[in-house]
Amino acid sequence: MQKKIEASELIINPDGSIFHLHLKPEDIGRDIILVGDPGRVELISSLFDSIELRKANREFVSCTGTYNGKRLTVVATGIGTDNIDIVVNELDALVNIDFETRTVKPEHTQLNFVRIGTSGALQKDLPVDSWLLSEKAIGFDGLINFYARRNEISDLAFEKAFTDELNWNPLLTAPYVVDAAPSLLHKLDGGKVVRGVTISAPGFYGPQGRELRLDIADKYINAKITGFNYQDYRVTNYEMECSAIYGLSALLGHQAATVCVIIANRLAGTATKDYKPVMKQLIEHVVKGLTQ
Ligand SMILES: O=P(O)(O)O[C@H]1O[C@H](CO)[C@@H](O)[C@H]1O
Ligand SMILES: O=c1cc[nH]c(=O)[nH]1
Repeated sequence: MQKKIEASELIINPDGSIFHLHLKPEDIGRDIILVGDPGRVELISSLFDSIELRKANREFVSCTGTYNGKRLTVVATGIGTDNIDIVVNELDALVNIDFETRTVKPEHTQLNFVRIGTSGALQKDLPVDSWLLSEKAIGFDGLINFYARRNEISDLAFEKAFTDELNWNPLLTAPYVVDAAPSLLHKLDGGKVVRGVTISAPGFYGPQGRELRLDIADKYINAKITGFNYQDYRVTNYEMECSAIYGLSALLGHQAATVCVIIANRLAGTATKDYKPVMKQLIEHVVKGLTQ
């Protein structure tokens, strides 16, 4: 018999929606765009042919509608992999757990997650306003280490080469490395897209090697990351969510990819003047790719 998931483990609101997202099982499509910035939900949904619903609770703003006749859901995650733990687990629960019986459904439903974000480049040849599609994500955040089977979904050889090269500080959480879904990478290719390997950091400043008034523990960490090479892969950029989206999707049986606008080049010391027009072009590229 299927194990019943207790009320404390899966919190369902009085209206039948899930605890943080305030969405009900019937509210979401199978193709889901994740964005950090809640304001980006409006930008994406302004392209939809029709809007079915809008919901908002805390930073978790969402919208379901159609584009090119296909149902799409957009969810704002806010910043950080801790929020991704909430968003991906709750979206998975909406399709794979029966809210009446509180048991896992016998039939698994697969979701496609595409994150559209902003990011900082770690290579000279990736200028601001370019687009970066993450073939692999490296998690500096540690989230996936809390789950069983983490070694089954992490590229352990890459992980070892990376931690050896960086002389990994044992005070930091162990990094994990997860691939994007090839089918989604294929759909998102084209236009200005460049492929790369993305680090998701548990902070914008110290964890990405930025020094304002505080010194960082390892002054050379970004130089070592930029110089790292493994089987023709180089590390291209920093952001703050991709690794957890890839890791949880791999563990839960979903597909995931991330594409970002580069808004800062850390080597050149440059930042975008206004990334909004480029973000709009990238959004159009993604919704077209997802609905073709
Ligand atoms: O623009 P979003 O999607 O929020 O992505 C990036 O921007 C935020 C930091 O400024 C982090 O969430 C980072 O991942
Ligand atoms: O440098 C950057 C730019 C955007 N988002 C990040 O997390 N880092």
